[in-house]
Amino acid sequence: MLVRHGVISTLGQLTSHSPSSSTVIRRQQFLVRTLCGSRTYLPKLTRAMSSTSEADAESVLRTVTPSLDPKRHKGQAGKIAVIGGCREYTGAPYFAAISALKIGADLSHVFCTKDAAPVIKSYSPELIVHPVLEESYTISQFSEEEKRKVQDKVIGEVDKWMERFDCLVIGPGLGRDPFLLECASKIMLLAKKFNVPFVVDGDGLFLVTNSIDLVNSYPLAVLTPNVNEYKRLVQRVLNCEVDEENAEDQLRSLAKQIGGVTILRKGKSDLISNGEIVKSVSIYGSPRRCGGQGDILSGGVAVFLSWAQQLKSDPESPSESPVILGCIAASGLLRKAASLAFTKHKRSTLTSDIIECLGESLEEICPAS
Ligand SMILES: NC(=O)C1=CN([C@@H]2O[C@H](COP(=O)(O)OP(=O)(O)OC[C@H]3O[C@@H](n4cnc5c(N)ncnc54)[C@H](O)[C@@H]3O)[C@@H](O)[C@H]2O)[C@@H](O)CC1
Ligand SMILES: Nc1ncnc2c1ncn2[C@@H]1O[C@H](COP(=O)(O)OP(=O)(O)OP(=O)(O)O)[C@@H](O)[C@H]1O
Ligand SMILES: [Mg+2]
Repeated sequence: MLVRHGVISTLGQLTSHSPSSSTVIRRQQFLVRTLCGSRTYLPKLTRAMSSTSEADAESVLRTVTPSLDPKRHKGQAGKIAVIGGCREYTGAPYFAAISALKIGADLSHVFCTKDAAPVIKSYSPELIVHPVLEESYTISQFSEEEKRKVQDKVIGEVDKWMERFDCLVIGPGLGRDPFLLECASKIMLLAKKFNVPFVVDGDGLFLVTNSIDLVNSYPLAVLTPNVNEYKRLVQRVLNCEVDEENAEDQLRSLAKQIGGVTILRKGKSDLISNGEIVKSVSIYGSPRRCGGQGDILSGGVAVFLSWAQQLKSDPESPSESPVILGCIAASGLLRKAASLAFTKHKRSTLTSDIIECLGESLEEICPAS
């Protein structure tokens, strides 16, 4: 039994199977639950979420965050992988991966280019960094056949690990190199094959906007567009401009049009929809718009989504899909941490300051003991 904040979870079957069989069962159950919703509900939470489109993010955070049970082993609180990091960007994948750890995941991997890897490793020894991705300039002399072999090698390196991950974050600091993006699209196909959820952010959204089939109808995909990324998605998929007057309806239509993927539209209020419901998270927040806050959010969604899927075996689990719960929790926590960092640092608040406030913010909402 796993005692949660306000929720008792039965995780017996997870520990009684071998890791691989339990992983397979967990993923299948998660997929079913995400597709169908749960039959039961947690009255307080459901009331909080259905009475208004503003989600009770603190209540969701308390529900999905697991307690620190001494019986649990390394890995059970989440294994996250970030696909991103190239010659240009090393900050974004670092922010996403370290945020996952600071929130409470056990392991955080980064799959990046060979150039980016030593830089990202030097930021933190906590991250497991795989220098496996290639950019076009490193293979410009290669024939088409040789390029295909390089691509197969890249995918093979990710494939070895895929089954172990609870969630991927694809795109922070990935860049827009065509060869890199092609590899990222193959990684998405691989994740779908293993029913591994993934969050698409940053340049991953650039890729998906131009190849919507990569995520279409995959219920375990979360898109986290910022203002520019959302505009491009709306133009490409709905063939119109962003309509602020009918923001919720338009978001619902967009998510529906992409086959029920979940979209977290970032902004003054974060809006979340899977094509059926729309929830907003408006609590806390900060007036500072320093780059990197979206990266924290993407790492956070990956962790909370992984935790929310563990609620599935709980007969009292919330009726909302784990994907929606993960988005609400991550948004609420990021906004609280940003607000706390701003009270301390004012105009000089940076993304690193917000990351430092993640633990304190979560602690205030659901204390570790
Ligand atoms: N410290 C870091 O390493 C950070 C890296 N970041 C990464 O930076 C990358 C870009 O993210 P942004 O949030 O800036 O993306 P945006 O799409 O919001 O903006 C990128 C900029 O490029 C322009 N642009 C738009 N379409 C373009 C196109 N087709 N080709 C080239 N440029 C275009 C936009 O006008 C904008 O000025 C992502 O990989 C993101 O993850 C950000 O997360 C911020 C922090
Ligand atoms: N106008 C705003 N007012 C208040 N909060 C905002 C506003 N815009 C964004 N946010 C908050 O900042 C978070 C990150 O959103 P942002 O638009 O900065 O993402 P991003 O551009 O992808 O960031 P990054 O620089 O990491 O790529 C959102 O989840 C939201 O909570
Ligand atoms: Mg971003």
